[in-house]
Amino acid sequence: MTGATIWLTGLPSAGKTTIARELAGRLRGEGHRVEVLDGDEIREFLSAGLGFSREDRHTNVQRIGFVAELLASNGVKALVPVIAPYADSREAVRKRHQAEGTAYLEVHVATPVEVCSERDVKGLYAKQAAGEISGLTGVDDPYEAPESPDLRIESHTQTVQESATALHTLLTERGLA
Ligand SMILES: Nc1ncnc2c1ncn2[C@@H]1O[C@H](COP(=O)(O)OS(=O)(=O)O)[C@@H](OP(=O)(O)O)[C@H]1O
Ligand SMILES: Nc1ncnc2c1ncn2[C@@H]1O[C@H](COP(=O)(O)OP(=O)(O)O)[C@@H](O)[C@H]1O
Repeated sequence: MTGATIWLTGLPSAGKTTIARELAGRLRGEGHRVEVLDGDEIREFLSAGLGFSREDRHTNVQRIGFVAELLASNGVKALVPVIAPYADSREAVRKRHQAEGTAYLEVHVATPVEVCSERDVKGLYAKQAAGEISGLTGVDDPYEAPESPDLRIESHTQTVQESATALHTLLTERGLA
């Protein structure tokens, strides 16, 4: 089976993990080999010790991109729900895939910050507002939105199932599902 990296970029609480897990379930049901490289898990193991400076986020994204490419080049659908706020970091990951001839799709989970901060799955927006943390992506830290992603998902206007279906349709169109 053809592997691919599907990178879901977007703000905290945008819906990246939820959509990735929904899609993973569907793909597994169809017989695909799938790995979800969850940002929080990666930061516990592969990127232990890294913080949220520009440099550390870049390093984190390059490490994840490296592992995703290895998986994808071995027939796995690597789903990556990781913020990846900087365009040049994402571009480097895309170029690495291109160089290796491995499929790479960029998906922007484009949920507005107002909706994300309302969802606030991990309480980070509240902590930032209370002055307990700073450097929160999309609030007081940069998020460079992709200019031409392979797909833009407006998660605030649709259900999780609809979002996952849109992504699954893209994979089918590209001959990947
Ligand atoms: N300051 C700050 N900014 C953004 N995110 C923060 C921050 N502090 C902790 N977190 C939590 O860490 C998760 C982001 O890690 P990532 O590895 O996805 O981010 S990055 O690409 O390296 O920027 C992210 O997970 P998601 O909410 O799933 O996106 C946050 O829960
Ligand atoms: N269409 C949608 N797609 C994804 N998540 C959605 C959608 N609509 C509502 N949600 C909710 O938004 C929240 C997103 O959280 P999560 O997936 O952890 O975000 P992220 O991984 O981007 O930080 C979940 O509680 C999810 O149920």
